[in-house]
Amino acid sequence: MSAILKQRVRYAPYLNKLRTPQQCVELFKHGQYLGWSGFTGVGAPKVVPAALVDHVEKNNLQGKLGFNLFVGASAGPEESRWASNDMILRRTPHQVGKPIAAAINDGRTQFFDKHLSMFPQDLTYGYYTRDKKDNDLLDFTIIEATAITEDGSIVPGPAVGASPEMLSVSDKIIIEVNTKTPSFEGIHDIDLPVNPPFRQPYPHTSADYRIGRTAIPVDPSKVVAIVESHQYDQVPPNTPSDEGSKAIANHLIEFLEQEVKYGRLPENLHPLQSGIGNIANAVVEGLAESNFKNLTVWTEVLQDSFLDFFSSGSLDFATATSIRLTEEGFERFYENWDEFTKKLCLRSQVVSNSPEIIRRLGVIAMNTPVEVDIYAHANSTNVMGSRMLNGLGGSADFLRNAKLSIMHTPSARPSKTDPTGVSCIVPFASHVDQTEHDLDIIVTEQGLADLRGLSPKERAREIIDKTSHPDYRAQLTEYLDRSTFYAEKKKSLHEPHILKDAFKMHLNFQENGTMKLDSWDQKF
Ligand SMILES: CC(=O)SCCNC(=O)CCNC(=O)[C@H](O)C(C)(C)COP(=O)(O)OP(=O)(O)OC[C@H]1O[C@@H](n2cnc3c(N)ncnc32)[C@H](O)[C@@H]1OP(=O)(O)O
Repeated sequence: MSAILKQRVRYAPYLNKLRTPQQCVELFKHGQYLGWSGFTGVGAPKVVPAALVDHVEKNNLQGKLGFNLFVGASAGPEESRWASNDMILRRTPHQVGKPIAAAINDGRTQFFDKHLSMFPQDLTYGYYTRDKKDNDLLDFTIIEATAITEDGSIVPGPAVGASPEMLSVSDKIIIEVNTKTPSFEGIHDIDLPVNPPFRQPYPHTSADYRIGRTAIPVDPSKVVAIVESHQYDQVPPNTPSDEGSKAIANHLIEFLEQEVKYGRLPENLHPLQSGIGNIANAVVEGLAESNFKNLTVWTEVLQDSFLDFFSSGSLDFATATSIRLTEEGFERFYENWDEFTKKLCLRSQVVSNSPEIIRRLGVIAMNTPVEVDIYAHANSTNVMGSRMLNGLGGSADFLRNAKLSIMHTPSARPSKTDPTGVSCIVPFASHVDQTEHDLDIIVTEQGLADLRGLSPKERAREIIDKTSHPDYRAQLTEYLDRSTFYAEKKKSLHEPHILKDAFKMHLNFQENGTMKLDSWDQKF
């Protein structure tokens, strides 16, 4: 037992339950329901999942030792190894990484996509464990801690996620105490799950509001093992911003300046939510360099670009459920601990993504879709209506409830044979996650479409004219004109479509590798 472990675990009885990761393997059986801590690749357990997958690989147990796995959002590389070894029978509510996406799209893993604000409560309602024979909802929760308090409560690391809910419904708990990272004690603000009809309103009225609980209470009798872990989180490097994403950021900043000018936003805006990917990074970089001051952030995940945002002096406070930094980012974070942590709070995902709070604070939400259609329905998850990418995440929690709901996307993406073979503006979204009733602004490197108060037909012109790629503008305009002509005859002019043509751009992509049609009369 290392000296640092003894120092971090301030509840002595846990120390009698110390095991090696390998000694935990015998506790697990095929088909069990497991919760893992973590959110967006940080704060997940590492050494126990690694010992389990080593065991599967060594003994050729692929498909014979599999689990129903619940994590707040995505986990780290251990999840990828589990997916590659057929160890994930069922998974929700979000995932990131080629191996897990491949397992889902190959049909080896049953995945369902759920709003991140709703997943933890639905888990505690027993919705996902209806087929279990016993009364326990989860057989095990494996949680990463960076310290244990005197009463046995768990101080998480860089993510809170759904851990409070998982711990509350778990039969047994394994705690991985990570002694490689510093203790994160004091950074968190933990709300405990209370189900209706006893749930109370969330009192949060600002990004820096704290209820004051800094650790997650557990019933110590449920803790069956503690394990020491010496591993950092491993987050792949972020895609740097490029000319296109910088142009999107510039359009957005100009728009926000205009909203301030017209009195629809205060000078320091409202709390910002920012999604993942290189556009989100460019927007955060752009805001850090802009004239906006005293900004606040109410979001679900903070990435490396936020460190510059903090250092720029423009950001007064940021709150999220996870701080997903690269190794380099974490080093910078640890070196400047006091500077960053006084402006930061990590919360449960039911709070960071709470529709009630997002609406109360008037959050400005910004996320990247796969595609948006001309009437402003957006697909965040399934390429060509079918291939799952990462999942919905918290995009709809925010976009449905924000004061300003913004989707930013390149106007076109490359296909294998055509540098602009995929138009991100399409006649009909091949899968819908965000609806026309939720989105206010669509922005691409071409420009910004302000959809507030517009009818569907007006919206379609605005989206095509302002945001579509020049390679597709005439083609999309022709679709809209033909649909309008057709709908006029049918007296169905509210949201004109010609259903037999609506997916022709997608069909052409699947058959010919580009969404550019020879003609709308083309047959498939
Ligand atoms: C935890 C959270 O919830 S954070 C909050 C917000 N969360 C979300 O919005 C969740 C859903 N959104 C996402 O996951 C991302 O924003 C994405 C994937 C939709 C876009 O992110 P980007 O960084 O722009 O994605 P990226 O350029 O890496 O593309 C990802 C893949 O999607 C493919 N893709 C994206 N758009 C399209 C499209 N319109 N048609 C075909 N393929 C597409 C890309 O080709 C790429 O495929 P590959 O993995 O086979 O190479």
